[in-house]
Amino acid sequence: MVLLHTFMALDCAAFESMMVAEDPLLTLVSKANGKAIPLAAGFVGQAAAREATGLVVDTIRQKKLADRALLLAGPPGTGKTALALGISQELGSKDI
Ligand SMILES: Nc1ncnc2c1ncn2[C@@H]1O[C@H](COP(=O)(O)OP(=O)(O)OP(=O)(O)O)[C@@H](O)[C@H]1O
Repeated sequence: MVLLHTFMALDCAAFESMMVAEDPLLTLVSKANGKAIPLAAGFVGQAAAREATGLVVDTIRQKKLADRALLLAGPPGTGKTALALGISQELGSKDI
């Protein structure tokens, strides 16, 4: 099993202006360049974590991450569950 650690440092500046999403995360990164969109679907900051998550989604789509586990590690309330929901929505039920 391979564990990918995404360390999510609390981005205080982003949290000061945070808008909590009513719906789960819909957009992880820009489809054009793989960079995190500063504010997307109510998700703010955590650019490195979102970009890493986007790479994971691409790797899963390429069928290179089968039978592996992804570990999201970070302080409470920093968006681990939101990113997991985003991955789920990006991939849809066929790829999970
Ligand atoms: N960067 C962010 N931008 C906007 N909302 C965020 C962000 N990070 C977390 N949230 C919101 O904060 C709340 C808690 O986030 P979430 O449950 O994903 O955190 P978690 O890391 O899984 O927490 P825990 O470790 O306690 O389970 C959710 O409503 C989520 O949408």
